[in-house]
Amino acid sequence: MIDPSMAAGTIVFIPCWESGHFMSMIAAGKRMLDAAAGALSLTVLVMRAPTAAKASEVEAHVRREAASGLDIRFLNLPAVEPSTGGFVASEEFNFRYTQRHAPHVEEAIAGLAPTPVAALVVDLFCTPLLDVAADLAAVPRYVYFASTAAFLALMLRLPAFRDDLAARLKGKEGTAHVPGLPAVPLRYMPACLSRDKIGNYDWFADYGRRFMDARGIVINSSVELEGGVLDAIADGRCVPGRPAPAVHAIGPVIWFAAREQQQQQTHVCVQWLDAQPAGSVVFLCFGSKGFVDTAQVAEVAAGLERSGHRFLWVLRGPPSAGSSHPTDADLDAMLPGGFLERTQGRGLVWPAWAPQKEVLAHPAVGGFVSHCGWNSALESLWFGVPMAPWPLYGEQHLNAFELVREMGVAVQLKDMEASEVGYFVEAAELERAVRGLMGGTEEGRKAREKAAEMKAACRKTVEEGGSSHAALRKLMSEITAGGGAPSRLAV
Ligand SMILES: O=c1ccn([C@@H]2O[C@H](COP(=O)(O)OP(=O)(O)O[C@H]3O[C@H](CO)[C@@H](O)[C@H](O)[C@H]3O)[C@@H](O)[C@H]2O)c(=O)[nH]1
Repeated sequence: MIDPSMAAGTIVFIPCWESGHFMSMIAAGKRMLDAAAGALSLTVLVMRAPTAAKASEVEAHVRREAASGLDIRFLNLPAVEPSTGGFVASEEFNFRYTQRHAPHVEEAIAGLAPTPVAALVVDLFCTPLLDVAADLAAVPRYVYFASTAAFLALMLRLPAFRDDLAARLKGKEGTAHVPGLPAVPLRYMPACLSRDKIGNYDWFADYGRRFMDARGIVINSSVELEGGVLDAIADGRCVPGRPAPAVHAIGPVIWFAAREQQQQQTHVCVQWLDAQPAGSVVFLCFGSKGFVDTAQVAEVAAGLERSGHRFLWVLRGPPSAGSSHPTDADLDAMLPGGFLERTQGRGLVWPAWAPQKEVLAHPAVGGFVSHCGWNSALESLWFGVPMAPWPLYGEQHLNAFELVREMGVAVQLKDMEASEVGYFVEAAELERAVRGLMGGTEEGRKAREKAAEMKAACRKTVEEGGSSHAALRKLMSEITAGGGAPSRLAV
């Protein structure tokens, strides 16, 4: 292990406290460290999450990483008060809460001396911290974007697009234009923009505006995954009249904690999979926050039972007070009577956090019903597993559109364009999708082929000679060259 103080400089990361963002950013940091080959270290400034549940999740991630022996220094920032008298899951809350960390970030950065800061990289939701440390004006600043290029294109375009999109989404009919994609039916627009929350547009538009202030945007995507959209961003089609932002597509980056991975090989879920035939199991998991209510659980149970397929279902309980994160499920209370007995031997319902990557890597898994968080989608493609998208919140509907319509690696779970009942999935819909996904339809077989192709492409792109590998090299030489053009911020 290299002593961080011996490296020529350090890259300072400021991740957001949401697991899907935090883990993705650390994975990107590891990749950057690797490419720097000892020339740079990584310092992660850890904000205390606004709720106890989220804070303990972040602590667990940090503990795992700190034990991994990599050249990463984690510095905990002092806690700040929630700005509006308590945690409120809103963009406004996130923005103001993050902004209150600015003095602590400046202190932490000053404390790094004499180690020079080579670059500052902030999560997409931490842009209020992009312009800290005025005395480090020459330090290049980057945004790390843990989601798709399509969502980035939309956010970049949002300032100009706001009223139009807001008006259309109220009607919910028709299509929207995301640069680089074919017309997107409005029902596939991100849920974070579609619930008549007009205030949300302004916050998202503001984030989009701030991205333009950074020297570049590092994104967890690749030319192979989203070439058309990346071209559209590079052509300046998102923010006409201004120089196009520099986008470094270095993905897929996937978070593997070395020690954790070894432990997970003996996890109950993995042991159960060991006893199942190759490609026979459908896996259902809904990310770090996904949770469905009892009525929906009953439909899923019935759909799985009727499909006749083997399944591994990660079922979580409702979030505890003050948290948006699910708790461990009480299976007897949540599942329909007799379900576990009737499906014994061909199904496993797991009530807690599961080792998702090890599950997706397992040869027994043949399909993934996913909420389409971008990390989950990338992990699925990394292991060549076709998907059936069940988007729940955030930008996941737009991700589902790309996975089904653009990449062809997923089968439609629900006809969202025709849906009038929100995203409630009936047993028959799940049964049909699972049968198709597991190879029972032409659509499912094609998705399987495409997922296998994408697996090869994802691996190739991060190797020597691949486009993501080249993008990472370019980014790192920009950072190590130092003293180059700073961000466009006038700090
Ligand atoms: O039981 C579980 C559940 C999740 N995971 C892991 O947790 C991560 C979840 O990430 P993701 O699939 O991206 O879902 P979210 O946690 O919901 O991620 C948030 O962040 C993503 C990246 O910006 C967005 O795409 C999502 O919409 C947003 O909800 C993945 O690495 C999973 O492997 C597990 O290991 N076990």
